[in-house]
Amino acid sequence: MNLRLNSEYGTLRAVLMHRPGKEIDRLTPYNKDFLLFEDVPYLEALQKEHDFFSNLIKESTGAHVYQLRELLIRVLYDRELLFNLMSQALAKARLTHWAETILDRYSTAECAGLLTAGIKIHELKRKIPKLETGELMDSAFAISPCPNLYFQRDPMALTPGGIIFSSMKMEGRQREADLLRTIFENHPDFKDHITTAYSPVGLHQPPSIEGGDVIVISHEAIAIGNSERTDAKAIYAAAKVLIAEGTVKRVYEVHLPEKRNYMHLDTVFTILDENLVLTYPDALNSVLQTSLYTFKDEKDGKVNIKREVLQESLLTVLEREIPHLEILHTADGNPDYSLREQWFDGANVFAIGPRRVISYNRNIHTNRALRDLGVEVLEIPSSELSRGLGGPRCMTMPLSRARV
Ligand SMILES: NC(=[NH2+])NCCC[C@H](N)C(=O)O
Repeated sequence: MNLRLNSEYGTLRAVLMHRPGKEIDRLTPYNKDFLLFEDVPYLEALQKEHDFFSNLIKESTGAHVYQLRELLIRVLYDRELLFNLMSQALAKARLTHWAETILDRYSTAECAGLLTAGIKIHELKRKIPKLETGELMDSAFAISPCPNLYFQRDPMALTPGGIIFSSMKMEGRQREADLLRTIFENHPDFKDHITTAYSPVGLHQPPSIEGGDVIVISHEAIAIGNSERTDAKAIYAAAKVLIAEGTVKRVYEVHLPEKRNYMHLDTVFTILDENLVLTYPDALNSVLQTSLYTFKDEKDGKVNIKREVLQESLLTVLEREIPHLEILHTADGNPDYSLREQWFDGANVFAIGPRRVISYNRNIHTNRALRDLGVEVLEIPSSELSRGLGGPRCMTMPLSRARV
């Protein structure tokens, strides 16, 4: 498997997902905003919806669906990796000195659970009664939970030039990126097949970049949202390494308004075929400004890139990049319905092949407009999944697609 992707819609062959688990039950009305949820989901129903989604992917494409938990347990058998991740996870609560004791008392699979669902002081004390907890409150987290882990799109991004490992803006999500990087750099199925295009490792206070902001436009062009979650500095750094690598020739920086329902570029548009884009009405025309990074020169073995601020809308840019571009607006452009459906990620469908998409069932007007255009729409239930404010594209990390 060559871990590069040259389209958003080539027939899916392998994808990574995470079946939500106990980390969801950690959400309360008090911590949900900090943990980036709109509400407190009902785990059992959420899992059923997620299972429906992953089964539908398997049945409709025959693609291999990797489960994060299984990959994680496999790499955690390496005690050093486990120790490092556990120490990092305990660092926020200043409890890194507990890492060794925890590794001695919990199995590898249990440790994977701790790293994803977090653990509270009183839960640790039940298992390790001798733990010196001093003044710590029983109800405090020794390790915080990762409820956004089922949004597998964000902790990294595959591009035609290799992988961008994310550095997450929100503190509550950084461990997700650490887990994914550890898996892809160490799991026997992947470690020899990755080209790292951009990695924040070793950088002091790295600028943030999240996978939901990265969209492959063509074999040689990608767009990255300059958004609530992704900083200009990270886009510049990623553009530089990608352009130096040579496959990607153009990196578009797309400025998004810092609003919750525009949090990533993929909340605004997705690409469904070689010439079909689904977007929130007018977003491509009015809201977005773009800059373009390209190769400038090479001096002393170092590639320099140049940045131009484009005087044209993203629509014009896409029209140039995608011949015969067809644009479909969510809810067919109806202002009230598209506003409602944008809130539930109407533009964020997951393409499993050219003009074949998986979409939330609740976005009825968008689904109808897609079908009217001849797109095959497979629907998934969404009452609980949507409470995390992410859609089908956000929940998937495609690892292999047929080349287009
Ligand atoms: N690629 C995306 N649009 N991801 C959506 C992520 C939603 C998640 N609750 C967050 O706020 O971070």
